[in-house]
Amino acid sequence: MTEPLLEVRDLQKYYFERDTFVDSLLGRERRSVKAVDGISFDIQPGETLGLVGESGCGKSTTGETLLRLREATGGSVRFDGENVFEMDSDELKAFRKDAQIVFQDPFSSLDPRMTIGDIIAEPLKIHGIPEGAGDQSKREWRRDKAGELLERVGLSANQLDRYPHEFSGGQRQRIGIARALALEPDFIVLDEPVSALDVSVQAQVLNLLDDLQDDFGLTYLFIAHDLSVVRHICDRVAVMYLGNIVELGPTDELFESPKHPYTQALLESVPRPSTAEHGRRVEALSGDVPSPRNPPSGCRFRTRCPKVIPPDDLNIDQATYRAVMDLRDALVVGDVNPDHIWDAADPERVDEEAFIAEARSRHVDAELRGEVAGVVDTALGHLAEGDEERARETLQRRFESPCETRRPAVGDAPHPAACHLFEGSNEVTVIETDAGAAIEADD
Ligand SMILES: Nc1ncnc2c1ncn2[C@@H]1O[C@H](COP(=O)(O)OP(=O)(O)OP(=O)(O)O)[C@@H](O)[C@H]1O
Repeated sequence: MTEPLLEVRDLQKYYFERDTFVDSLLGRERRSVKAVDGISFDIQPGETLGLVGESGCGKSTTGETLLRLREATGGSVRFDGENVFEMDSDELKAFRKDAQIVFQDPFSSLDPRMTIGDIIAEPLKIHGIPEGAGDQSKREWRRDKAGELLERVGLSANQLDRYPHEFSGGQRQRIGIARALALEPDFIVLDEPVSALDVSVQAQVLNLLDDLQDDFGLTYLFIAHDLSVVRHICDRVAVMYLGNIVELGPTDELFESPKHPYTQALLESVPRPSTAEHGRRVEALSGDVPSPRNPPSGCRFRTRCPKVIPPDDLNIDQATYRAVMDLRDALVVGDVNPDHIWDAADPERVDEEAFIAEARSRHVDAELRGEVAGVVDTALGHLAEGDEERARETLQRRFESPCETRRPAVGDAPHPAACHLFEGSNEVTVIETDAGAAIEADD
């Protein structure tokens, strides 16, 4: 196997939010947004790696941080064997020639006051290309080069003196691509390059990117939120969820036999070709993506996972366990309001059984029986008494999942999935033990 062009190891990017006045008065710690939290992958020369996931999972941050457009808070990136984060200014300048980015929005990424010719030639000017020759001939050389690039992306060299607003969305994206090609890079981060375009135009731009890759021997990181877009252009796909990579594999394999419950859910939400389901988005997952300010312990997907693993010694079916975990999560994030439950159940606030029945009907989407019903009712009893902490602890003690105490990461198999369901294989490595998950106190 050839050496990877890009090697990303444990890349981490936290954004630190500015302290408010009250925060500094109270000496509170700065809050961080864990946008990218320890991801690793390689990209081989000439390969296209897709990076997909829902909005906010950290895709753009990954692309921008590995290009050093943002400063990483941890990890390393090697490009052609060189550590990008340790490059001095000359090395960084050379890297900035070799590695480019195309942004999603062709409407805001081009300076409206510049002509297309100047936009495409600008990177050449910044890098002092061509060397030697007088100013006049340099300008002419750059203009010729911009014209050639414009032709290469399917526009015409006699459009060089026009302005961005004179072009359609698809044409502007072609201009953005021409600009990225000006310095003859080896690697391009394509950050949702077709998401803002009409479906009919998307295919044309994707075909162009494919052709350019063949002609110039380019390597791509292709960022998208929609799996269907990456299917035809990517060799391998990495799926991201809340700052982590949850699965990484060859494109066809990932589409035909997705391993991670999150990938499976994402694939189910891709519109199907059959008439009945055409255009329908299957809502495969309950709940919203948690905040990267305070991500769940252990596996970050566990708060929405339809396959979250119950404790070994608990006899419970999967749907009921998910329903109980949803109640737990709702209690943790403060989504259960005892006052509202009392108001509906018994405004006098004495009938605890009525409270429990009302709480169950609002917050537990399953029929509960036996031990499970007993523990849930005990917890809801604590809630009725105003002791939310004890309610949470009661549920945690009996229902704690292995998914919440240890964090999985993709292993070194050819198609790894970061899921405890694959423990014992090289698909997954457990990278962290979250302390403090166990509860000491007796109920
Ligand atoms: N400058 C910033 N300061 C603070 N938080 C940020 C900043 N930029 C991004 N974030 C947060 O980091 C997380 C990851 O954002 P990012 O844009 O990388 O995700 P994404 O997957 O590319 O989403 P999208 O497709 O919506 O762009 C989000 O929660 C976002 O709100």
